[in-house]
Amino acid sequence: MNGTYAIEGTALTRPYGGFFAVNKVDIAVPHGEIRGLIGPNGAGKSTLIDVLSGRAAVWSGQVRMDGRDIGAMSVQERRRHGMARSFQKTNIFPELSVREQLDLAARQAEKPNVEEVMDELGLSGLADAKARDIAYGEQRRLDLALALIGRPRVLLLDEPAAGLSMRESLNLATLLRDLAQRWRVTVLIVEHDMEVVFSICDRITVLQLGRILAEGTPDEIRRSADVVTAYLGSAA
Ligand SMILES: Nc1ncnc2c1ncn2[C@@H]1O[C@H](COP(=O)(O)OP(=O)(O)OP(=O)(O)O)[C@@H](O)[C@H]1O
Repeated sequence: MNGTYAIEGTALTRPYGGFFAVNKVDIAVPHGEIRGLIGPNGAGKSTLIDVLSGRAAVWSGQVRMDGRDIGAMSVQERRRHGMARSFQKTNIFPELSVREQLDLAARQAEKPNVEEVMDELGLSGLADAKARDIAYGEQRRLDLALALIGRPRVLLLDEPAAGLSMRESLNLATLLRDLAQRWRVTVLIVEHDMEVVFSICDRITVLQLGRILAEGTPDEIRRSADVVTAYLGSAA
């Protein structure tokens, strides 16, 4: 895999109506890296995740995993190929138990690691509880658990900490960092919580109006005048 990236997008472009939600974006995440994707509302972060995951068709550009062009693969094929994603809003069935939802996700997985995932995410004690009856923070962990079924090699996360308290967010971030290292998962994470982003990401890409504004280590991003003006303000 020398010289290849776990996930790579080249000149990705996706218009909606008369404007480009993602405009000639190049992004390349090396194996094992946790990459943050930040930027103002409407910058194109979710659209970029949609395009990489196959949920939205690309208008032009290429998507590669481990150097292989996966642009023609469906969402399901990408999943079987080792790519998983989570969504901004929780994506769970309220009437199913925690274990039932994970079993459902595991039906198509080559490695149906339901017990392992419940254990890793602290959900084992809630296995038989209906999703609607567990706390919101637990529902978000279930969202992450669903994405981790099958031990994906590339994980695309869209605001996994949205709606969590500061403590819950940091707990989730630590859990994610630890798991990503042990399982050697490459992670691209969209997140508005800068505490989370700066604490777990190796590098950060900043999007603005569908284009890349900056990319660098957390320290470089924190110091970038352009990024501070466009997005961070006093948040960093
Ligand atoms: N399905 C769609 N149809 C039409 N426009 C869309 C669609 N999805 C996204 N857009 C538009 O594309 C632009 C980028 O949206 P996107 O959700 O990717 O931004 P974002 O950076 O994820 O924003 P946020 O931080 O608010 O989630 C926005 O102007 C949005 O309204």
